[in-house]
Amino acid sequence: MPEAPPDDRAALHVENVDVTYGRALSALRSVSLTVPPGGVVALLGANGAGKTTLLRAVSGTLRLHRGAITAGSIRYGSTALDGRDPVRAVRAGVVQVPEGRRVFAALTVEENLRTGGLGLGRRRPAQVQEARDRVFTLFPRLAERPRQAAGLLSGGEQQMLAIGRALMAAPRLLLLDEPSLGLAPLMVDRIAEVVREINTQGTAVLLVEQNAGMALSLADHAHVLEVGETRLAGPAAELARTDAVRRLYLGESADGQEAA
Ligand SMILES: Nc1ncnc2c1ncn2[C@@H]1O[C@H](COP(=O)(O)OP(=O)(O)OP(=O)(O)O)[C@@H](O)[C@H]1O
Repeated sequence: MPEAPPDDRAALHVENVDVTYGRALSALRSVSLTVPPGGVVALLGANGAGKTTLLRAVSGTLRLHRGAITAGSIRYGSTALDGRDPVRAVRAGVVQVPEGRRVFAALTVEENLRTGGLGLGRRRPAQVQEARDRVFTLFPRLAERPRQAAGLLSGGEQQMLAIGRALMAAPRLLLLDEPSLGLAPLMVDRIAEVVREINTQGTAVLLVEQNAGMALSLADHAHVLEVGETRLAGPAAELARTDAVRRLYLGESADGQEAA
């Protein structure tokens, strides 16, 4: 039976999910969240809170890291996601951009992009061309250097390429892990603009970010994880006004000033 095409109105539902690494290390406990179709949801939290783990559970890459979902469920539209099958997630329209801009350094920009649709099976050349045109329109800096080795790109350009490669799979839901990490402020602004543009074009986004200011400015809803559990959740604009988020994640002191 041919597979159903990805559903444009699908929502991601993570319900009471527990994740364990190896035999004992509990990384998430009873975490729930929803990303509505076309929505942007931010996931904040300190190092080790479990943000990347949640993205891995959704994208099906958890097993590659010796992790497993031990309770709860994840659904994207009508597709059940079990943390163990990245191809199933990609075919349903869910694609992750991993932390650390993992591009293939020895391959060119164009070759890296070509790896982006793998897992989707055979696609019409016109579909691939359309996806590539979209990436090059979004990232003119990549369009200017299609034959440059990815390892010679700047950090910001590599992040663009990592996002571009994910877009080659025409995702309905993009999972972004720390896209601003290690980038200069101007580049962070550019990445934020791009995320907004991708979302405006209809792709939902689940965004993990240490840069809480950026994440909250982009997101409709946000969740704060603390040591594997949800500490706060709600509309992004409301969370940005809470004392805890202002102090711990936006770098403000108790009197509302920016901390030195
Ligand atoms: N492959 C793994 N094997 C064992 N433990 C792991 C593995 N990956 C992550 N962990 C542990 O799971 C917990 C959650 O890690 P995770 O990377 O999800 O956090 P994070 O919020 O994304 O942190 P960061 O902001 O530092 O990336 C941590 O205690 C981490 O040490």
